[in-house]
Amino acid sequence: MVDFDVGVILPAAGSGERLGGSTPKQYCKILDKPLFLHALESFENISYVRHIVLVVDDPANVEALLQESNCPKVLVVQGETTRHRSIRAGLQALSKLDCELRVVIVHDAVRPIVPSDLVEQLVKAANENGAAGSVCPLISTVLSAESDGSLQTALDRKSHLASETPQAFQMNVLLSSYNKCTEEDLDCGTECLQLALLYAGVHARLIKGSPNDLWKVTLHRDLHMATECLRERSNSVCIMATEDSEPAKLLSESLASHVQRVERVLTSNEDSVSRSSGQIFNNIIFFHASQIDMESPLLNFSSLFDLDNQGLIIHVLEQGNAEELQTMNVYDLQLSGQRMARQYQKLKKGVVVIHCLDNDTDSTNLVRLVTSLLKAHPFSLSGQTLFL
Ligand SMILES: C[C@](O)(CO)[C@H](O)COP(=O)(O)O
Repeated sequence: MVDFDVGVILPAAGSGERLGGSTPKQYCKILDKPLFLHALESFENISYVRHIVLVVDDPANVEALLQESNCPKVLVVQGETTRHRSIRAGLQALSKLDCELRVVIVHDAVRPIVPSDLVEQLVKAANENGAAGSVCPLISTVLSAESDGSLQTALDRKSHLASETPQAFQMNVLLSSYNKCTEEDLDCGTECLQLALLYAGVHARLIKGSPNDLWKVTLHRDLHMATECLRERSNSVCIMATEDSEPAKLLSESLASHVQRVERVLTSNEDSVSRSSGQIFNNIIFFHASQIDMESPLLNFSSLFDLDNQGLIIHVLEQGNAEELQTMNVYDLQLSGQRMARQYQKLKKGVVVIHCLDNDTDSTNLVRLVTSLLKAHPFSLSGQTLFL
């Protein structure tokens, strides 16, 4: 437990040169939010975090972007020309606030995943030791080069680590490090832990994090990874099916490692949700043993919908009655799927209907299809009727 107040500095004033394009990476939209907002909201949700300083290039623009989000702890501050100068500006703003912050966290706003258990370990370690940083094993060996570009030497990969954020510092350690450091440090340095070592004599404790969580958006390809990872993490899935539905069982097992939460609600009657746990979900998958009335508004299930988050309603017709389907017009089927999609758009839900055309449909294909649908933008395939 952390029983003292903690401040957070989120540097977000960079120009994002390595990513390219005209929009600095912190403003790129990921799942309908500017990238910086994902990390910011995670810190907003940590109870012992009292204030968050977001250091940006254009405070008026960011204030406008923040208007519709619920971020009561945030203070937006003008950034400067380099990383260290911006962090120092954030620290000065934090130190002027009317409260005693024992520990300050520094976290890059372009690292959208903030593991709360690691943050707590870092805060405790910094409180005891003065500073703590998160680290990951090196993925590639690091070389140093001669001035002519030829190899000088290769570092031993086992004895070096990649520095990541979040990092945590006692407030007075970070303040005195920035007060004492040189103009050269402020212009060329990249590592706060090094300032704490050089100017406060603190050997930061290094805490290993997971490379799956600790990465920052630097290159264009990272934007795709951020979208995929954040969507997987935010997805919760309710699977409604009868007990004997093997594909539903298989799907729920395989989704467990891909989404934040999956629950199978057993139904004896498709109109009933009496066995639901009371949790809400942004995605709902209905397994139907026979034809469904696609015009029905599904209101019986509205208590399951998480209306704050976008998601999908997927109808799977498990043993689609092929003969019955053959007599139906595919065009009409498609139209009723589209009508249902329009109906649910206001609830932030896309709708996809999957017909498994015969009893031998390979369940693994269904699992693959549903897994890809859940990773896509919920409205990108909404209204589609698919046949497996
Ligand atoms: C971990 C870090 O290298 C500083 O310690 C940091 O992530 C650097 O980020 P930047 O992209 O170079 O600002």
